Amino acid sequence: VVNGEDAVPYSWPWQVSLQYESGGQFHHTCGGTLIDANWVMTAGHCISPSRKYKVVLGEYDRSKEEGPEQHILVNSEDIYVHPGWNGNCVACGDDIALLKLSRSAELNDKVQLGCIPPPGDLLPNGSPCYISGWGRLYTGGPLPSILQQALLPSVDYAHCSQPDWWSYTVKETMVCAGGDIRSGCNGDSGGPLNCRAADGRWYVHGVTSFVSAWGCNTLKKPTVFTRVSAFNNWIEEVVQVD
Ligand SMILES: CC(C)C[C@H](NC(=O)C(F)(F)F)C(=O)N[N@@+](C)(CC(=O)Nc1ccc(C(C)C)cc1)Cc1ccccc1
Repeated sequence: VVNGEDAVPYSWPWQVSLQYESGGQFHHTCGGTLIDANWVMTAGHCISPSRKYKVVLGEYDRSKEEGPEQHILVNSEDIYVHPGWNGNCVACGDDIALLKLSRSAELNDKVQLGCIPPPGDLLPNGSPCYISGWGRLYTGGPLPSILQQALLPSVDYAHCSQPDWWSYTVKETMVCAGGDIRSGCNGDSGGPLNCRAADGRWYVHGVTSFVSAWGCNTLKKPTVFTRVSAFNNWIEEVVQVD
């Protein structure tokens, strides 16, 4: 997250750290959202077939074990990347995946479920949303230890698809947010875009997908998220049938 701030500890209790094993150690690669005691939602581009993954729930400072962390392995046969995802066509969308946990998460005040918006739900332009994650603090910069957040006002499709914004790259199955000096960055991928509804609840409207290759916080190139409310049926199908 570029130009964000330290999140209040455990204030995004559905935020997970998705980590893969390399050289006998696990490394943070993406964010994710706990949507069910057994399921984490992340981005399709976070998944590489040959890797071994675990999710860390109740994480805050990645540099130390503080107590509330739950480390849960994910079996490769329990990873469901959206069938439409194509790593050679990020602009095509469908950048979403579901991971079934090898054991149920233990829900408590620091580990909670994120709410999925109703099908087709669209954010009015300028809705106040927060991105959260352990992604780079600036383009090419370091990964923070402490969970970061930034207020990113949503940008509706009409604005986001303007020629000098994302033009044809952005699709209606995506959500844009930001576009000024604040943005997501590598390592925030797969994490949530948290937006507050009139009922006072936070809904996860987006899965962090991409930012400009010219720089994470490039003006008029807001962070682009997979629009969760375009995938309710697929999510239900995978979470039920498994
Ligand atoms: C792996 C890709 C598919 C998505 C990756 N996502 C992220 O970093 C995210 F923002 F989600 F945390 C990304 O944007 N990667 N970049 C490499 C940028 C990138 O790949 N962006 C991009 C933009 C558009 C498109 C398509 C839609 C034309 C593809 C990739 C990050 C970056 C940003 C600034 C400077 C250097 C690197």
